[in-house]
Amino acid sequence: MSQPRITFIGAGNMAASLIGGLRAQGVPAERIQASDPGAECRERIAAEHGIATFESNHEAVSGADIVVLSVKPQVMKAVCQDLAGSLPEQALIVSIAAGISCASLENWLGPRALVRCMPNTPSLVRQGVSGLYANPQVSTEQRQQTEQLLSAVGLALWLDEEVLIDAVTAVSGSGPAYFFLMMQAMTSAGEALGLPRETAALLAAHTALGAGRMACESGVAPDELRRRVTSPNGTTEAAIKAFQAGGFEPLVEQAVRAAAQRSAELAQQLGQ
Ligand SMILES: NC(=O)C1=CN([C@@H]2O[C@H](COP(=O)(O)OP(=O)(O)OC[C@H]3O[C@@H](n4cnc5c(N)ncnc54)[C@H](O)[C@@H]3O)[C@@H](O)[C@H]2O)C=CC1
Ligand SMILES: O=C(O)[C@@H]1CCC=N1
Repeated sequence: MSQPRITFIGAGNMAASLIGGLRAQGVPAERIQASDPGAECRERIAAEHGIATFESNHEAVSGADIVVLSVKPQVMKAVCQDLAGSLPEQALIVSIAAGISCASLENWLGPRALVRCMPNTPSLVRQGVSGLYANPQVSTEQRQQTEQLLSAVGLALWLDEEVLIDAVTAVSGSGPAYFFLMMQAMTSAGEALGLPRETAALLAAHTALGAGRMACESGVAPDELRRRVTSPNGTTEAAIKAFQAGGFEPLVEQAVRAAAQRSAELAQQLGQ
């Protein structure tokens, strides 16, 4: 597969993590470029990754095989409408914006090959996971190229239906925040039991890291991993009973559904 030329429109956090991942995989700096109105942003990304940067989105997309739209959802319409006439005809468009549908992108850009994806912030440490949806115009080679792009920062999973992006957003897009909330709560609980706050925070974060690695690497299902920690009549059982008495599982479902609903609402609001 030939190495595509990739342009990032918007050089913020998510773009920086993807560019870092591509460079770490050995993608030459000459194949990557980025545009951003912020001079500081451009200087930082150019210095860190040795790539060319542009103030003008139009200049940045010239000759691109893949254009990654990595601006905030609220500015996506203006960015697309402004860029529509300058995009190379055969270029694949990859949008990482939350709540922006392929239909909206096609309204603003015209009919073309589009991949919509939802990564997450652990991409910053190459431990991300993303859901990807390709419209029918996307070729097999473009699918492989998109997979290479997203798998540079973690696991990339294809979806058959675009509507499932709302569910991905609710589970893994927003998901890091759920685990951070859990860590905060465990830290405060540990502190209430007498641990120094810093010690409690390290215990909570490293427990999350270890549990996550076991769930990803052991090939054993989480319910079995949980069973193995839970001695009959022991401490874990006491904690799990308290969680369940407080409605933990239905509460998690309610929270994840609220995020999915908000993702769908945003698509309605921002897609006009
Ligand atoms: N932060 C998160 O957890 C996740 C974010 N996303 C999506 O990623 C996208 C980017 O998010 P972040 O990197 O967190 O935001 P960010 O604010 O760090 O980056 C956006 C960049 O776009 C630039 N920008 C603004 N107007 C522009 C224009 N007209 N042309 C070119 N660049 C412009 C800004 O200067 C900024 O550097 C968003 O659409 C968001 O929905 C997706 C998954 C997770
Ligand atoms: O909270 C949000 O809307 C974005 C989408 C996924 C993570 N952050």
